Order: sequence, then C-alpha cells, then structure tokens
Amino acid sequence: MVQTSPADVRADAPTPENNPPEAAPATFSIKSVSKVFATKTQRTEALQDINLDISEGETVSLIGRSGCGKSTLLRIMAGLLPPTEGNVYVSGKPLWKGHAVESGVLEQLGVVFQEPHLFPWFDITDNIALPLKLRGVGKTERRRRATELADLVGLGDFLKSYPRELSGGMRQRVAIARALSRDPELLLMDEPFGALDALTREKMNLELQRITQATEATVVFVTHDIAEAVFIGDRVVQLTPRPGRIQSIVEVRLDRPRPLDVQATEAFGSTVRDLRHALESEES
Ligand SMILES: Nc1ncnc2c1ncn2[C@@H]1O[C@H](COP(=O)(O)OP(=O)(O)OP(=O)(O)O)[C@@H](O)[C@H]1O
Repeated sequence: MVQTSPADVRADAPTPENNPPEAAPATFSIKSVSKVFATKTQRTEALQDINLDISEGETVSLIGRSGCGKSTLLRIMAGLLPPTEGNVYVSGKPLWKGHAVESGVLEQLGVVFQEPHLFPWFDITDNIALPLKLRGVGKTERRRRATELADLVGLGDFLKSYPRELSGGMRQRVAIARALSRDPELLLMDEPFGALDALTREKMNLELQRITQATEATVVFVTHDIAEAVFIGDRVVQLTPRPGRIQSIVEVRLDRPRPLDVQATEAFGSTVRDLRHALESEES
C-alpha cells in the first residue's frame, strides 16, 4: 500500500498552464478542477483544485465525508455539471468547452447512479438497448447487444421481464448493462449499490469486478463505505471536507480477481484502517 500525503499529491499535480495534456496521457485526466455553487444569498465552494490522472483499465474509488463534493466531481466528469475552473480530459480531449460539453467525448462515458432509473414500460432488453436506439442503431443489432450484456450481468434469463419483476440488485445490474451498451471507455458510478442490502451489495461488488475485468473499462466509483472502496479500487482517493480537495491517494495492492475472503486478510484490514484513521484525523 502506498499512501501519498496531500503535499505530495499537490506538488506533482500538473496544471493546464505548465503541463498541457498530451494526446492520450490517461483515459481520464482531471486538471485544476474547482466548483463554486453561487446563488444571490449563498456561495458554496464544493471543490478546490482537483488534479487526478486515471489510467486505462484502472478502477478508482472516491471516498470522503458527506457533502465533500464526491457527486459534484462525478457529475463534472460525466458532463452533467460544468466546472467553475479547470477541465476534464478524456483520452487527452477536453470534455468541457465553457459551459457546453463536447458531445463526441461524452460518447465514451457511461454513468450509473444510486437509483437505476429504468423505464417501467420497457422490458429489460429495451431498457438496456435504449442508448443504442437513441443513437440510431438498428433493432437486430440492439437486441444482439442487449442479450450479450444481459448475459454479462447475469440477467440472460430476464430479457423479456419488466423492471417491476426484478429485485433491487437485478435492476441495478440492468442499469450497469445499459451504461455498458455503448462500450464506454469510462464508467462513472455514484454510490451504485448504496440502496442495496449488505449481502446483495457484496455480490454486486464481485459482479462489478468481473464485468470490469471482462470489459477492461476504466471505472470511477463513489462510495461512503471504506471497505467497499478498498475492495473495488486499484486506488482509493480521499477528499477533504468542503471544499473537497484530494487529501490522500492510497494504492490497493491486492491481486485480482479478489474473492470476498480477501476482506479477512491483514493487507485488506490495514488498508481499511489507514483510510479510517485518515478520515477520523480530519475531525481533530
Ligand atoms: N446544485 C447545487 N447547488 C448548490 N449547492 C450544491 C449543489 N450541488 C451540491 N451542492 C453543494 O456542494 C457540496 C458538495 O455536494 P456533493 O453532493 O457533491 O457531496 P457528496 O460528497 O457527494 O455528499 P454525499 O456523500 O452526502 O452524497 C455540498 O455542500 C452541497 O450542498
């Protein structure tokens, strides 16, 4: 496990001025991103000078206290919310042009939220294939791809079912399959398993690991749960309380695929302990 102090992280951090991103320095590159929410009566500095490079195929977990800006950062990365300063680069290409997003770059992203947001009147095939339909992909190809993805997330027998006929974990797997339908290079997940019970959540953690290994997707995964962050992540990035800045980056040196039993190992336990102490030390 390698722990980087905030000073180390920030001293090395490139800025757009001193180190413009090369053609494809990383699948995802966050450069000097800050976010201020301002109304007539209130100004909230949510994020301050975030710099982070995420490599191809890497899974990064994002943790921090409630309100520290995790979702804000994810929404900026997903093209849903413009940064106040800085930019996000997908394989070297800027995502934001002022307040507008570069739609070509957006094509490479898939997003999964805490709620699956499925269409109740569509069956599972049509829910999974919706992004392809919006893109003008023909029916035969849509069905082929939806079947393949349903198999990947373990729902091959439920293609004709409707969301109301599935459990919470199954619905969330449909949302993951839908996000994967366009072959995104990058998967952004905001507490995707937060609403699930502990056992289903563990199963979903295993599923996600299997899926990301099969697809080689690069993943950013927001969670409140330190153990989940360690289990899922190749690195765990911890944000400070508002304004969110990078407090530490912890590398998780555990082989993959990781079985659930890895959580009983000393290596896993000590990584979780270090992160917990770092979170607690913010309070003192
Ligand atoms: N649209 C908005 N307008 C004004 N303030 C906002 C908006 N969205 C978020 N904020 C503020 O930005 C800060 C960060 O919020 P954000 O939702 O990113 O935190 P979070 O770390 O994801 O929290 P949680 O873990 O509770 O989901 C909070 O203080 C929040 O009140």
